[in-house]
Amino acid sequence: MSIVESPTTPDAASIDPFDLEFLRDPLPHHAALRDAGPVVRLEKYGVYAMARYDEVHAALVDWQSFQSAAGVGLSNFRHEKPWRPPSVLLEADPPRHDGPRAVVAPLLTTRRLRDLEQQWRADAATVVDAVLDRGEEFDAVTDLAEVFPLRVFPDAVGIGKEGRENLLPYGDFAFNAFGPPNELVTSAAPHMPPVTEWIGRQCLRENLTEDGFGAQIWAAADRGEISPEHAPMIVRSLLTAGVDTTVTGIAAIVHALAHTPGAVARLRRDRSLTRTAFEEAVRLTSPVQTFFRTATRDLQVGGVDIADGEKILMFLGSANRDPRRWEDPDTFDLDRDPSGHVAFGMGIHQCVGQHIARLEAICVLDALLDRIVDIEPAAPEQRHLNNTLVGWEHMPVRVHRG
Ligand code: HEM
Ligand SMILES: O=C(O)c1ccc(-n2ccnc2)cc1
Repeated sequence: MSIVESPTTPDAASIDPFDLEFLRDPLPHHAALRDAGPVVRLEKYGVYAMARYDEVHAALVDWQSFQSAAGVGLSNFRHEKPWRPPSVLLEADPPRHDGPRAVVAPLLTTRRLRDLEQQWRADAATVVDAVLDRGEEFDAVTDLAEVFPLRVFPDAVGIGKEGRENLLPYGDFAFNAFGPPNELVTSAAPHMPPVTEWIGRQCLRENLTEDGFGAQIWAAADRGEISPEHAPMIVRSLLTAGVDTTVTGIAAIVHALAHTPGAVARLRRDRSLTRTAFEEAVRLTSPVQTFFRTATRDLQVGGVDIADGEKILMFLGSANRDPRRWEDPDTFDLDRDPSGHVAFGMGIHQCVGQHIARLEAICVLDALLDRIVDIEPAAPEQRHLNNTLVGWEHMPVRVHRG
């Protein structure tokens, strides 16, 4: 008698996490990977998958055994040439990682961002007013989530006004490039040279305003805290990560409110919950779904042998919905304590931009809560497909102004 695989529980070893069908609806595949064991070898790419919270968390905090310097994408820098010079933050381990991290982290703390908060709250009010002036139905992605980050972040970095339409496509390509050269990469690659060239130019000292994050990174080079050739690379990191991720962060909180009856009313009654609401939203919809690590020695995880040099794919989004760690994991719950989620990673590489992402989302959220009493889906949403990020192309919503 042949064993009939039900379509929703494919054999985990044959799962392709970069197949478009997987990317369109990853949840059943995450469950299959979690249930198959603490570590699963994915045959198609010859890499190891970790989809449970405990193993992902353990790998994130053990940079000595699970390195980033061989690349945090599928490509293994031990054998392959990176498509661009490796990031001195994301794709570096200590000690090479230490200087850049010590320069960037202090620039992006909640205290340093207080100078920006008043302006960002005013910008959020302007953007939300403009959207609501056009009526009670709008697209939460194209009218809001994509508009606000592009309005505030490039100015905060200090880049020029021209060509900012390159930022989303560049970030989208960079996040696709962490995966295999599938059609998401090959369809965009021919258009990238002028975009990559524009990004490179924005990182040069002469093209940065004197009051932005970019200038502060160059000033650190002047002080000898980082080498001059690393300054533009660090600015490039901020430009790469700074927009596409926060677009999903904002869309994720709007999505959670639209699909959770009573959430808007609860937050209007208790604004102290807005930070929890953002953390719970990115736990539920982790904008960055996966990153790789490379084993630095022969390891054994959950009884599975992983040889030195092997690639390990950490499923952050899956870990954040692991029922072994989270009660009722698929529910947006404002009474949950979401701390410990791995949407921003954990350990020495934990996201330095998380306070920016959080502040952007809370500014937009508060502007909405000041103006609406409820929100609901207005039409089916459309997913945005990317090898690393989740997000939406469109999210039609209807609001009630009270
Ligand atoms: C919702 C938005 C965001 C999410 C979900 C996110 C997620 C992450 C994750 C998971 C990591 C860890 C990577 C690893 O362990 O390999 C990370 C690192 C990083 N993030 Fe973000 N990020 C977001 C926004 C941002 C923004 C806005 C910036 C820049 C302003 C940024 C800059 C960075 C940098 C430079 C690193 C590398 C840190 C290091 O290696 O020491 N991120 N982010
Ligand atoms: O240096 C780079 O290329 C680079 C650095 C950081 C990210 N990132 C991802 C999530 N938050 C930040 C992406 C790319």
